[in-house]
Amino acid sequence: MQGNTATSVGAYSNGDDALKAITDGSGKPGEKSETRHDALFERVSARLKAQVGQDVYASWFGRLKLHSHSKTVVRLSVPTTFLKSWINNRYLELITSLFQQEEPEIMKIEILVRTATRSVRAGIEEAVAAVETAPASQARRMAGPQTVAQAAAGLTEKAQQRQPSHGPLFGSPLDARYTFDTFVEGSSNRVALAAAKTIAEAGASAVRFNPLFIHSSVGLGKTHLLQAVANAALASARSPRVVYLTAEYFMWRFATAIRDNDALSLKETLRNIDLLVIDDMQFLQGNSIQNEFCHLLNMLLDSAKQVVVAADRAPWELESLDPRVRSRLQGGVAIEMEAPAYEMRLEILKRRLEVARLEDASLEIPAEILNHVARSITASGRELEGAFNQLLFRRTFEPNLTVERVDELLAHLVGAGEPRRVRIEDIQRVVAKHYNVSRQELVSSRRTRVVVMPRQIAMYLSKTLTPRSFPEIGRRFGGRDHTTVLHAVRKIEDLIAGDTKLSHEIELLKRLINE
Ligand SMILES: Nc1ncnc2c1ncn2[C@@H]1O[C@H](COP(=O)(O)OP(=O)(O)OP(=O)(O)O)[C@@H](O)[C@H]1O
Repeated sequence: MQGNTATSVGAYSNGDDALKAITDGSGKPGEKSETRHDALFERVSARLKAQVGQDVYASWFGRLKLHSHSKTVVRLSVPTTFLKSWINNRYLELITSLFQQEEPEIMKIEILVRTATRSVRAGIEEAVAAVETAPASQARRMAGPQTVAQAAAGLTEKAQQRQPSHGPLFGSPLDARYTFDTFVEGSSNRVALAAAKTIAEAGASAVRFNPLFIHSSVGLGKTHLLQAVANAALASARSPRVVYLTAEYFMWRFATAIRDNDALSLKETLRNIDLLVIDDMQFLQGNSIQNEFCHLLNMLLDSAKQVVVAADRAPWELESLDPRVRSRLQGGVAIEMEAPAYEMRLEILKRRLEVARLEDASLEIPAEILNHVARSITASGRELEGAFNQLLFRRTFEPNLTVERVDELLAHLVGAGEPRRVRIEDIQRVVAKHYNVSRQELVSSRRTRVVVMPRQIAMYLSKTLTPRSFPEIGRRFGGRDHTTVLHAVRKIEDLIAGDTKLSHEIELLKRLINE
């Protein structure tokens, strides 16, 4: 953290701030208070470094400067909006308490963004720092599970291709690698990809489906696709105003705005956007926040602005959501993405290899190994990336990896997306045998008592023992509607609660299925 005397006002956009910086503290301009404030800043910096550790400190606070200091308010500055929100989000409390330990009159710490032009290099350094120090889930959001060098390479390449003059208005950071070009198409995501491209190219006025709701189980590319929509829309000639947010960021942003009496200006900003992209919708919580979200959604949809949402389940399954929000989300089109087939998995691995070769042209992974990984890692894009990174890493020490060795190395990833590795077919087979009906009858349209109950039990077990969604289960049971599955699951849950015999029978079936 470098000290910045209050006299270097040229970097600040706000003249009042600069003036205050000179005349702060005792109310008199002069070297004395500057030196005292610099010394205070240095002491707090040292304590912060001791608390968070050298690495985290260098990543997040290396470019933090003292901006100004009044009796009760200390203003610090950073070069980018992203750094500001990151520090505000995660470290503001800590920094405030460190300042207060030094000077108890201090009430508030504010983080400002310096107006200096942001270099591409700064963006890369920041992304790299973020990947190195962020917790796994956050780092994934920003750079995916690629190596840090790859993340930087991706950004450099992108920056060379185009240096957008504008980004999203505000919100969670966009990963420049998440584009339509890097998104591998397959039968499991074709419809979702086509819808996403149409929106990015045409905008809301030309599109009939609004909101677009993409859902899938974890790691199947929702974030990648949503960010590709935002990145492509931003690069388009229409120059729409785009906001990409995770639901968690939305909650945090609104909560801070309400706390700072700034909700009106936040709403004003959101009112003027053309495209709202919201990820991880399942995490939206809290009555007042949902209320705000509902207003925003209504306002955007009613004025024909496009909204794109992703979640780990369909809109009708988002039971924690306010019914008004749920109903508005159901008013558009919901598209599910499924697990990638073998060809698609292989293509994802090949693309990863191409990117890695940009860094190291001598890199070779034999086709036999890639095919084998694509065959064994069936769960999701995320596990595939994890597997690929393992291969890259191991290659350095073990240049001649065999298929057997790869199996050992990746054992923890095989079947990782489906922890119980139970298939719906297995459930149908076991339930059919137990109740002495055929599997065909279970998936048929027959509605006789003898088959209805076993079918409902099989649906219930499919929901509880596999990560499959209601519509997916419905499709596996003779193309039934998701509401039929929902009804079956609720009915069996109710019955189990009051019927010990049935509850034991279901436990027995679970054991048989897991055998
Ligand atoms: N079709 C695809 N083409 C290329 N990469 C993909 C594809 N699907 C997934 N991936 C990669 O797999 C990783 C996980 O994808 P992503 O984070 O988008 O999944 P997600 O569905 O948002 O997961 P979660 O539900 O956990 O948020 C990403 O690095 C992404 O680039």
